[in-house]
Amino acid sequence: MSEADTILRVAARGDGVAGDGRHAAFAAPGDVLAPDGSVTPGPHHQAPPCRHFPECGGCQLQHLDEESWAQFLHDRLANALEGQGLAAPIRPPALSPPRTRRRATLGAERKGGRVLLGFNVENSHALIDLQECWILDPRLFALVAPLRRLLGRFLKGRARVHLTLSDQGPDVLVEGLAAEGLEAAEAISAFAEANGVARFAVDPGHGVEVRWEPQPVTITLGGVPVPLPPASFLQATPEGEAALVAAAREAIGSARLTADLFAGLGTFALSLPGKVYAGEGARDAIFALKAAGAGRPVFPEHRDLFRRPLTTAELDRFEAVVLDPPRAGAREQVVQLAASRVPRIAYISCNPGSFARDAKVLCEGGFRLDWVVPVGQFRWSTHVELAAAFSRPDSPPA
Ligand SMILES: C[S@@+](CC[C@H](N)C(=O)[O-])C[C@H]1O[C@@H](n2cnc3c(N)ncnc32)[C@H](O)[C@@H]1O
Repeated sequence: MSEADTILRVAARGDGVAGDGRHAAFAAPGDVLAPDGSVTPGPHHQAPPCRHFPECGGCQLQHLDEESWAQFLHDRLANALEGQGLAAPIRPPALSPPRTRRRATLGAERKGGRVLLGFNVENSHALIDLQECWILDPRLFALVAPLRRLLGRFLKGRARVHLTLSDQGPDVLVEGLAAEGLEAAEAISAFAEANGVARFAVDPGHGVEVRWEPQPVTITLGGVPVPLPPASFLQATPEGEAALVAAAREAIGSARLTADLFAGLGTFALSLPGKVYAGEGARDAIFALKAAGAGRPVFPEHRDLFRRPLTTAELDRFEAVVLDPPRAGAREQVVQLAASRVPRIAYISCNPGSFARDAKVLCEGGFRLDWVVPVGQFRWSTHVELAAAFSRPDSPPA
């Protein structure tokens, strides 16, 4: 055994890379790769717990132990920064435990006499018929078998099933299901009642129709119950949300007036001290935040931040900015921020590549990247999230 045939790291797509550059699927750091391509497991190779691994597209890295998964998150972030010529202290990753995912989208399909319900097969449109799951919160997984039976009665073709854990229990939205008539209405009510479902909605293709919602459905953010529009964005796990909020709070320090950009339902806006402006492009999210934030120092605005980013003059009023854009990043907004006098920025990202590109623009504008923390909310997947702190070197300490 030599370094050349030992797996040293895990590449972005999840395969192990040996010292001599050869790639091997499902190999962990420390495994040994023989000339014929066979892999002898090393000390960081764990037995994947789930029967659906590796076919199921929900997880790519169940063969990694905790330490090598954390190293994977660290390396992805370090490589993205390095690619832009940046460096910063990278803190130990915040890892969400198994079975804590509180939102997921599954596929459903009628095949022969039965309905399949689960994640896509990796790199395929085919579906896993989910019999167990190590990432979903058990309260969501408990719906899978009864939902499969319900869909077996009414589904024609394919559907997408959005599951979210709300304050009142599971929230279900089925896109691509018509379920018209009295029989369907009764079946949905019976299913929802028997399984403690908080809301059941369908979208037959022309808009969301709520079929069951005995009490208004909410999600508590920063201690405030917020009306939850069907299939809204939420941080994927409560642990991930807590890690991101703690990082954002630390990064903005004692700011008394903060802008929360790409605010969603208010994950950050409702958890920050002082007054908070919240800018967000989704109309239903901003209405929900307006309703929830009434009487609080939160000022929501419906605004497309790609087309109409906050200008430098607008930004200069704030003592800090929290930024949490979609995967594409926030190029237009970051250009304005780089030219502003804002002293502190907390940047939350679900894409190390677009983050590093935006970070470079901020650093060229005079910001210092103080630290970064990877956040593993999508356990055992190749998806990497993070929070980062920027400050102007001449700004007072946080
Ligand atoms: C990663 S989510 C973050 C949401 C929120 N910060 C949270 O933690 O729950 C990104 C948010 O950006 C919003 N968004 C996407 N494109 C936008 C745009 N052009 N202008 C404003 N908001 C946008 C989405 O609706 C979504 O709420």
